[in-house]
Amino acid sequence: MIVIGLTGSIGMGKSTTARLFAEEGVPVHDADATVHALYSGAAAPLVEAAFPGVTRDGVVDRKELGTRVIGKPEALAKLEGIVHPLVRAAEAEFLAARRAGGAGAVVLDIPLLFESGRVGDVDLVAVVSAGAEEQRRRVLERPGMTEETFRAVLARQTPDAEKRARADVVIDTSRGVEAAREQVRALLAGLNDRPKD
Ligand SMILES: CC(C)(COP(=O)(O)OP(=O)(O)OC[C@H]1O[C@@H](n2cnc3c(N)ncnc32)[C@H](O)[C@@H]1O)[C@@H](O)C(=O)NCCC(=O)NCCS
Ligand SMILES: Nc1ncnc2c1ncn2[C@@H]1O[C@H](COP(=O)(O)OP(=O)(O)OP(=O)(O)O)[C@@H](O)[C@H]1O
Repeated sequence: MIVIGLTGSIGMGKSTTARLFAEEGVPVHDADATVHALYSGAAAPLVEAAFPGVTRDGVVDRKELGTRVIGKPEALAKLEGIVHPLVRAAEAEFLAARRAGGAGAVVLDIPLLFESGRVGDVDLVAVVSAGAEEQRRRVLERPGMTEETFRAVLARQTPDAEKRARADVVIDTSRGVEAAREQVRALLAGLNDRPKD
């Protein structure tokens, strides 16, 4: 089974590209979605203990949590210390199940693949990119997003140019969804030419 690590900086099109893999029949594990699920389950009491007042009815309020950690490296590191081990455990469970099910390839969608030193956990690194201008346009279009928050998130992420340089494959999402779909198909077709392990 080939484990594809899908990553990319904020707004570069990771979630959209993950959906394209899923549409080709490739099982996808989404770290962001896992985090979101954990915030209404196992992680909620731990996060509340570390950041009192961020849960409502036992569920983490992400907007409130964001105001406590974005742009505050120490607080964010504390949050990551709680969340990342739980995400890795969920990924391990997903991989074991898909291996047992005989999947040929799977995708781990990991926003912080480089930042959290996860490159060695995957067989192939796919980076989504769209260029800085398009990224800025997409991100600032989001409700509630400010220039300051965008900068703070970017400051915590490995630069796009470095991600592209370290990628096995770059998926360009600046030319529309169908163009990205073609790139995903080409990547998957290319896997058949790789030596099996
Ligand atoms: C700060 C939080 C509460 C903000 O939630 P919100 O719903 O507003 O944003 P969302 O989760 O969709 O994140 C948007 C984007 O921000 C970036 N981002 C999120 N967490 C981080 C981080 N720890 N470091 C750098 N960038 C990050 C990613 O590009 C992500 O896709 C949330 O991002 C969070 O809980 N982050 C800590 C957990 C984490 O590290 N998640 C990243 C993947 S495991
Ligand atoms: N191939 C594409 N063609 C055109 N638009 C795209 C493409 N991929 C993504 N987009 C658009 O870019 C925006 C961001 O995409 P998406 O949510 O997939 O990014 P992301 O990298 O997962 O973001 P984040 O890291 O912030 O969660 C969305 O508005 C989406 O519609």
